[in-house]
Amino acid sequence: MKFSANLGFLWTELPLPEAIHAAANAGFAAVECHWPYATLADDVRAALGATGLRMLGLNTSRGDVAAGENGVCALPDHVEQARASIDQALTYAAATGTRAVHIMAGFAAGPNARGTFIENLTYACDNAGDHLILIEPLNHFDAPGYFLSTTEQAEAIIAEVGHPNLRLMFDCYHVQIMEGDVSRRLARLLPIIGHIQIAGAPSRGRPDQGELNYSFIFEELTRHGYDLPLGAEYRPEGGDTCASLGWMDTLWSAPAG
Ligand SMILES: O=C(O)C(=O)[C@@H](O)CO
Ligand SMILES: [Mg+2]
Repeated sequence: MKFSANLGFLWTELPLPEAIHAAANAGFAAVECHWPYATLADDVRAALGATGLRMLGLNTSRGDVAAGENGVCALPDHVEQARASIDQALTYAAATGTRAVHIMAGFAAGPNARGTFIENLTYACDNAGDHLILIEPLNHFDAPGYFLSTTEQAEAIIAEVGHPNLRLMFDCYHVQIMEGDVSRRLARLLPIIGHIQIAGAPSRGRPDQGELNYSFIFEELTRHGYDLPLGAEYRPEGGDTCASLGWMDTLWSAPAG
């Protein structure tokens, strides 16, 4: 199993290029981030080039954070901002060789929100080139009122958009909280999954703590032939990422031979 360091949660005390170097030194196979826009894409590309790591994903902007926005792409009265956030994310992804862009839906509900999200996702896919477009259900406790909260809802939207670039970001932590049955759900949804993330549940601490048995999940994923890096998107205790990394050895030892 390979892992991707989510630099939205790991090494957050470091500037993004330095965090990329820290992830490489710690043995991660890739990195991913949340909102890299305050950092010059050239600086991120240089750090990726120097370390040989790929950036697997970044998010469209949250919008007006002070006003409590968490993405705008399902907000019927924000279509212009949504398209601008998609353009910004795709431009940054192109400049840094980032694999996927996660389209943040925002706080919204109802048929108009769904229709707006589908139109914006279609726009994103039509302009994505080689990049994957991801959507991610978030749990009701961390993101109450967020438009997308279950894999069932995401699966229906992916089918309706019907574009090969559009995939599910399966965050085991959110799925465990909202729906459970994680390993069976993972296996069934693998054909539409574009990225998998991990964290302990329900705390969002390190993956070797809490109610999810990741050793088992890793074995299952390996059995299904899944070999892409899993995104380590957890909050290290006390903010000390290096001290939190023991799980990388204890949860997974590569099969012999
Ligand atoms: O919160 C998560 O889980 C994520 O993966 C973020 O990208 C969304 O904010
Ligand atoms: Mg996630």
